[in-house]
Amino acid sequence: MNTTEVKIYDTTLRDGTQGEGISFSVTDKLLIAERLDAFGVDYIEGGFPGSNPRDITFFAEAKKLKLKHAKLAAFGATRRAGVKASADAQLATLLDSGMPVMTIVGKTWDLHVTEILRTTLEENLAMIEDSVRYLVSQGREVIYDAEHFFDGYRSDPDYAFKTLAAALRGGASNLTLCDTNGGSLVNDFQDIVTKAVAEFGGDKVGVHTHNDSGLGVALALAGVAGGATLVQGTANGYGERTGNANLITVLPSLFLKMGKTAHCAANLKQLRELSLYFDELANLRPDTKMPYVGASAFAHKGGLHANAAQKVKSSYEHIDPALVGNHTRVLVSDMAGRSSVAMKARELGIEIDEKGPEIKKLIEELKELEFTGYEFEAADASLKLLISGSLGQSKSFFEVENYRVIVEHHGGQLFAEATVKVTVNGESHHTVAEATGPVSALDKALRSALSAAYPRLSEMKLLDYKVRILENGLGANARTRVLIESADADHVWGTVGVSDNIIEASWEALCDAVTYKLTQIEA
Ligand SMILES: CC(=O)SCCNC(=O)CCNC(=O)[C@H](O)C(C)(C)COP(=O)(O)OP(=O)(O)OC[C@H]1O[C@@H](n2cnc3c(N)ncnc32)[C@H](O)[C@@H]1OP(=O)(O)O
Ligand SMILES: CC(=O)C(=O)O
Repeated sequence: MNTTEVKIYDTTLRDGTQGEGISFSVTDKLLIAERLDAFGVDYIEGGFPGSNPRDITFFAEAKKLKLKHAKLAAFGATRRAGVKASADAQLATLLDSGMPVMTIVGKTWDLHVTEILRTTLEENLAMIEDSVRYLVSQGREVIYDAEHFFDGYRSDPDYAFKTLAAALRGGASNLTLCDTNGGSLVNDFQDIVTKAVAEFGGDKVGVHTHNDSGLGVALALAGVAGGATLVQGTANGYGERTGNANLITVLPSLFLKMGKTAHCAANLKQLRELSLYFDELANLRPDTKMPYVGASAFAHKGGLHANAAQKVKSSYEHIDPALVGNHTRVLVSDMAGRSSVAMKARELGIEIDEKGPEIKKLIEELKELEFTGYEFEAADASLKLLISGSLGQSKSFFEVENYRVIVEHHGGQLFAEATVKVTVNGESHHTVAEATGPVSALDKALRSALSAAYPRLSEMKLLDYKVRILENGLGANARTRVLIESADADHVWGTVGVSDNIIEASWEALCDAVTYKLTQIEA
């Protein structure tokens, strides 16, 4: 292994699932293992077979996976005190997993040895060495996770090193120093890693960090700067308490900024997609602010930023977003200037002269709308309609004559009935539709009224509906902003409506959603 190469050890399927709200089925775990392998991580820790039947089943199924590069690791602890390693039930379960790599956690911190395990310091060293030696004798690669290494080192550095030496004597391929409680600060952490590297060799030292001080990623990088050559972490930082080092942030920092490389470095462009895939399986909303890959990671809102980024991209972007599969976005708001509006228009497929009179009028209109409660950041489709309208390029697909919606509570059930009358090409269409909620009833009635003229509207559906009450304190008279997300097979688009009345705000966002789809059909 050359000095710039780092091994990437993913523990999403074990430590990641120790995070609150994270649970993967066996099928999810198998899909994730295959995806991580395709991405190119070196180790995939699949679970704790001594813990639960799900992980045992996972390993039974995982044996059938045809992984291209990654080694699957099963996780467990050192033998119990006073029990021979060969007679320890939990080590037997680990071996039964049939995995080529066994990662075992052992105690470093004297406090944990005497107060938690309630054994002697000598017996703990024997537990570590015996357990590693036994698993190695069974033909497995053993990675030793030194639990609470940093707290242990601060309490008794000699003893902390003795635990690592015991694992090494047993035959461990790697000594991973764990900041189990996540409380370390960067300089002290790096200093301790550097000492361990000097004692045991960088090729033997790894780091496993947690985010309890908001430094999970920083500590992992400090570990590598201190000479460690294996990094443990999880996708999107899932994990116990505040999570583990987020590999989605660690990897680009290592490869693009620290001159390190790893097998997966060639696939860095898949990073955003990988992060979204994990959130999808974990059933979590992607964090738009996630460094490198989040939707906001390269989103420019300030007009001055957009102006500069247009001239020299790197002036407000720390890397080229394409390197991690992300892209630049321009957000248009009341902080926009000519450059942001022109860039945004271009992104939406509309050319506008940055120095011309139209843009001035458009910016004034935008700022006035934002002042009255509109927000276009999540409503690109409404923004596109607004820009084309302002440039005199919009087309009227239908005119609304009237609409009405009633909500009735009847026999313990709620019904909504909407009536919509529209004119298309001079012809009036009048429809009625029912649904459980008023917005859904209006949506059905509107699309049904337009269906004869525009049958392809059946391709679209409403995905999400969000309401925000503006001007806090005004109670029922406050203005309401509605954001609607719609989709067809190829696109997702957002529209916005604002009114003193929630139904009118919803209707406005609905009409924009339908009009946008019609413009796409015509394009
Ligand atoms: C830092 C980490 O993330 S380590 C991984 C933590 N992950 C988990 O705990 C999730 C999976 N855990 C489990 O399913 C269960 O806790 C099990 C199956 C591992 C153990 O369950 P139980 O046998 O019922 O024990 P319980 O969880 O109450 O307590 C842990 C026992 O393991 C012992 N133990 C803890 N760490 C170690 C170790 N490194 N080596 C040996 N024994 C250990 C403790 O001393 C305690 O035994 P004791 O009460 O006799 O002293
Ligand atoms: C092993 C592990 O997960 C830890 O010490 O945090």
